[in-house]
Amino acid sequence: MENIVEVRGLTKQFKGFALNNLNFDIKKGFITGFIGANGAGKTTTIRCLMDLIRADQGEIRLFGESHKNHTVEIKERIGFVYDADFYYEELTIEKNKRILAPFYAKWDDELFYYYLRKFQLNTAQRVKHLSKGMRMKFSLAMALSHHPDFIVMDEPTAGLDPIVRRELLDMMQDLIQDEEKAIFFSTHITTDLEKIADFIVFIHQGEIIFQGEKDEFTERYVLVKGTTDQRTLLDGLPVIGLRTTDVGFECLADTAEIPLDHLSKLFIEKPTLEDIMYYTGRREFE
Ligand SMILES: Nc1ncnc2c1ncn2[C@@H]1O[C@H](COP(=O)(O)OP(=O)(O)OP(=O)(O)O)[C@@H](O)[C@H]1O
Repeated sequence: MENIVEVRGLTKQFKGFALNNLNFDIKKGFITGFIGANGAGKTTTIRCLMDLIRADQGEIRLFGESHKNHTVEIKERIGFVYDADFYYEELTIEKNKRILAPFYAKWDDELFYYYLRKFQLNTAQRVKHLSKGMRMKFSLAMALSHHPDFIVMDEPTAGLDPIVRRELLDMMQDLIQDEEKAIFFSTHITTDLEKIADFIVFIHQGEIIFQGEKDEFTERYVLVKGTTDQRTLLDGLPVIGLRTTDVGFECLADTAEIPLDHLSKLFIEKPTLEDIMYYTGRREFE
């Protein structure tokens, strides 16, 4: 499997927060979901990938090159779905396109108008009058119309109604069909990832906790439940996010740290992505 992106030792320090020595890859031909709680560092990481902010340390390679020497060529090959603030709010869709399209050598007007028709967007409409879903579609049309090899989206499905969201997910799957592109997107909507992601990168408090195949991720963890009397069976085990209920307890266990036979007397379930995020997030309260 070929890597479209390789991140090595990425470190970025802000007052009170740091991306700490991140290492991960994004594979060509696949959809990679980027998950983590609010403030975990997703947008900061994406901004480093896009060279919108400078990392303090580390190396980011896109298509085998670094921004330092090849930023123009790299950006030509990326379709970045910006949040709406990037566009000229007072101007129409058509005028925004006229200003931004010349930056891309492979800009394809025909494709742009195809997406506008598909998304039922009107070229004469001012960006400031677009609804949230329409903005996302406009941003997507702009990002896809220069034939990018790598598509990066920061929370593209947030705030979209279920129909538009489903359309967007279907589109992502269509785009990846030729196996030449890669998609990387952050989201809090873990069910979207359950539907379409092949790989997961999970960031927690500025550190990568997991990167790899989605199924490997969900299979690595188990949800553990037991009665109050059984609570002592957990003694000495590094379980995650232990939660006491009226009748017993629930927690998550990483089978890389706790072999399953240690939990054989307890009730075990397969967790969802959301379960893994929830219990991992509870770590701080323990
Ligand atoms: N320019 C900046 N200066 C100082 N701190 C910053 C800056 N940008 C981000 N941060 C801090 O970095 C941390 C991570 O923010 P980031 O936006 O990357 O998180 P996120 O995972 O995208 O969160 P969310 O899911 O809420 O969008 C936060 O504590 C934020 O306050």
